Amino acid sequence: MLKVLTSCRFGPYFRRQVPSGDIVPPFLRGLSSQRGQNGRSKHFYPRFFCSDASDPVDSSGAETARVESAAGEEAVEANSPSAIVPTVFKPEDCLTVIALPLPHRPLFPGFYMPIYVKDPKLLAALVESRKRQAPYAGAFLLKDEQGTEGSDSEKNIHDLKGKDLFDRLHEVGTLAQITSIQGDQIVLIGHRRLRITEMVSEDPLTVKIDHLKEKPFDKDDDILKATSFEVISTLRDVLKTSSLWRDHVQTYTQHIGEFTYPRLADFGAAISGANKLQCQQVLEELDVHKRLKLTLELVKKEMEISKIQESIAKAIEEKISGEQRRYLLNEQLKAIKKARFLELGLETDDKTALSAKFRERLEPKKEKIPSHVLQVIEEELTKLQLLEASSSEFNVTRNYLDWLTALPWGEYSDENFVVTQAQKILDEDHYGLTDVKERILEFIAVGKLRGTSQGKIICLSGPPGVGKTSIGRSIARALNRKFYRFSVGGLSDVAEIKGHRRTYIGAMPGKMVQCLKSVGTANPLVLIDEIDKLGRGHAGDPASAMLELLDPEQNANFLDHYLDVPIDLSKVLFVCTANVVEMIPNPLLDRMEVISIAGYITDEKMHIARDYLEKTTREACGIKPEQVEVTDSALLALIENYCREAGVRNLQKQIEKIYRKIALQLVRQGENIEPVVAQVVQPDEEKAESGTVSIQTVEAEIVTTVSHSPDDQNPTSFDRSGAPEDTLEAEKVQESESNSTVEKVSVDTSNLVDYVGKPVFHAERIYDQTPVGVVMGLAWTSMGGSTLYVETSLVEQGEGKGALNLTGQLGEVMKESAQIANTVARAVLLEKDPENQFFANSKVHLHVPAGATPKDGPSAGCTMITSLLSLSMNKLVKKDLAMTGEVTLTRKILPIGGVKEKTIAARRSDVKTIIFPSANRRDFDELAPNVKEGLEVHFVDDYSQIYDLAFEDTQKTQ
Ligand SMILES: Nc1ncnc2c1ncn2[C@@H]1O[C@H](COP(=O)(O)OP(=O)(O)OP(=O)(O)O)[C@@H](O)[C@H]1O
Repeated sequence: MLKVLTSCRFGPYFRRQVPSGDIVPPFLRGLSSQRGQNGRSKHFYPRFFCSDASDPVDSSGAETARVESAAGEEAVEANSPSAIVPTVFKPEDCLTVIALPLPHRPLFPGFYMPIYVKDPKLLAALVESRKRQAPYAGAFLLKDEQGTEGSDSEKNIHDLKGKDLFDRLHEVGTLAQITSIQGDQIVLIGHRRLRITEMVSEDPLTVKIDHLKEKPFDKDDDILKATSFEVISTLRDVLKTSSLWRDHVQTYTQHIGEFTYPRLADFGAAISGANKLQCQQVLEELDVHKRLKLTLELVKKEMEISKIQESIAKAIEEKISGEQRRYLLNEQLKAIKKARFLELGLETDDKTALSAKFRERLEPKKEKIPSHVLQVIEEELTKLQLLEASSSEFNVTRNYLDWLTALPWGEYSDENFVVTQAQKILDEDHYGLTDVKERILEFIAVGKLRGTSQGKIICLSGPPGVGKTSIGRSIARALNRKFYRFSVGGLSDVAEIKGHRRTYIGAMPGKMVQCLKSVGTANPLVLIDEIDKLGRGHAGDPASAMLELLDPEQNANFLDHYLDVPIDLSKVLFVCTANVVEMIPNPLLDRMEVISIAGYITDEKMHIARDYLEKTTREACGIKPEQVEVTDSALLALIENYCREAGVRNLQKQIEKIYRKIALQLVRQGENIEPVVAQVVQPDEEKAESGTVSIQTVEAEIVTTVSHSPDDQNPTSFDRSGAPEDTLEAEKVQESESNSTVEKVSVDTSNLVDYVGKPVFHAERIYDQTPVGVVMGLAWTSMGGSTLYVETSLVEQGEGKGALNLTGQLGEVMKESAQIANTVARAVLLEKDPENQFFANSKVHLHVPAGATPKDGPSAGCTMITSLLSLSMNKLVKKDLAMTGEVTLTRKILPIGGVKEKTIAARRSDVKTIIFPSANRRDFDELAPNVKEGLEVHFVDDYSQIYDLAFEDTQKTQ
């Protein structure tokens, strides 16, 4: 028999023909076919197991029902439809049944339910009833005990008997067919609704029952239809999400009987997760519409739950998949990194390896590291373990640890306290510089007596190229300290000295920490170059930061911003260099021991050039001493005409120039001889054939050269007699080649121009004998001392035309000085020659060459007065005289600076007589004898003394 479902609600689903007795609701069909038939295990009973048993009362209203029985078999496979044998029975036959208590849920018609029966009497009665072919019982839900909702244990239920059990049973239950009994497990199939009317016997509990029928309903009622469709639709929705339901439905669709509204209501309620009382309510409801409504409520609720379940599942799935993805990516990254590291020949970079590396680095110096630093390191190591390796914080911590562990905590180089050895090293590197050397030797001596050396600040001041930087390096060598140099010229960022805070990206520690890391000892010699050119600073004051760094009182606990732990710099020897001491900030200067290096006189330069510069340059160019000769006269000419500045850097450059040219010359000579040498090694026969007088001459020359070779005197050369002939020949070629370059190159005054070009430096001395109105003064510059002329000339004369013009880029002080000189000169002239009205009637021009060089300072005062007087009196000043000194309006001579530089400059210009202020006598006396040599020096207090010295024995010019 085929039935056709006639509803358009689900479109194509409702026109499908399905076998009678197995009507599958359209919403379930797809699922059934998808799931297939195979998943069922023989002995598996789900809690609710749908049967295809239909209630004939519901479907046809007849008094007979189509039920299945096990036909006397002991154990019938409940899930095997073929095992069920239909039997026809009258309901009246079943008016008294054994009451079975159901603890958890009521049994709905059409559903299987396995239960356990522990009571042997009850079990025996059930087995007996099956044998009598009336395998039916009444299944009734057990009421909760008052106040103990849902807390009945299985044991309590089995203990219930007789009247007690009767009182606890819900009135409405289900007529249940016993399909199988296996041990104490009984499988029931629900059929129709029952109501208990009275108790018949107590043990086992047997009750009288009424069979219940649904109230009559109109199948075509729209509301009923709508409600049932809504139930179906909701079920469909739930089925989409809940896999639990799908299992129920799958089983149900295989055994489902005739589809009716009451069955739909029962199905929905049975498979919903509603609690037992709600299910019991559905069971008790005989009005089909009301029952459907109740079911709809339950399935709607179920749908809500299933939605929540879905979202929970989704969220958890996302979380898990996110975590898994991250885990996988991390693993991949690690694997890639590992491969890369292996490729680079490095160990793994994981945190443990990193920590181990730091600890390994730390181990040898652990004892020497201050405890507070160790504590910080330990804290950072712990932090490193906790941080994510890809985080920026991790990198900051790693770099920080790298610096902390790399510093030479308590590591000192063994200092040299042997004075003679130190002196030897200092002399080896530099000529002269006695002051500096003495100071270093004193420092060593103190260190030796104290047992430890102290950190000190020495400041070497002087013009460029006098060896300030190179003596610093030499001091480090003499003291056996590591050397580190950093220039602070133009430094304006305090962070360069004190480091950046670690919070900044790319933060670095300051120069001092970098120094300690790079030298690897805590007592290096640090040369701070160009300290007089320290910048002004835009963020903080670099001079103050330098103060903290250099001050021996503070630097034992120097705090670098990056390192953030104090470091001890008290053992560091600081050597600063400056060109102009006056430019060093006062608080810094105050803490320094200034040693000035004034510059070199010609004689000193000769020594430096001959013994140091020439030697190092020759070695640098790969020239042997016997290959070159630079005569004394050439060197002197070089110094006098090319390198007249205070230092020797330019001299060094010129010497390098000479030696480079010599090297080229030697190589060219060697290359020119080469083809000739090739002819010499030709086989004898060839030589005999082509032998000419000229070739023989060359051969003879080469043989002569070779015989002069030191190798020939070497007795081991006899041992080589047995060597193969071609080897000897090759060696001969090599020897000949090298010896061919041994020709000596000589540089003297005649060919000096070929090497260094025309003299670039013209003599400072413009006049052999200064003319009237011209006087030589002495000046000091940051490049050393120099001579300068003060020239005065008459512009025009006429009564009342007295005036003074000034030129030569004079500064304010110098201009004032010229005004003073004018006044003093007038007064002196009035005194010496009252008749002379020169100043009153003459317009005078005063000029200080060279015009391109800015000049300032008061020390040319006396020179200006003398120049003006010379012009006014038309008298020459003494030959080879130079003077310096500030003059007051009352003609007093005040002291000046740079005595040594000025003296050296005067000597360079072949000055014979110098006039210095009396106050500078002490400075002059301190000069080395070789600097003072050959000079007639006068010290004066008053201008009248200069007048006498300058104009004595001089003639008026015509
Ligand atoms: N007394 C000396 N003996 C040997 N060599 C010297 C002497 N003085 C200077 N020199 C050489 O002169 C060159 C220049 O010296 P250095 O660079 O130290 O000058 P500096 O005073 O530091 O100049 P700056 O002020 O410009 O830095 C170096 O090669 C150095 O060896």
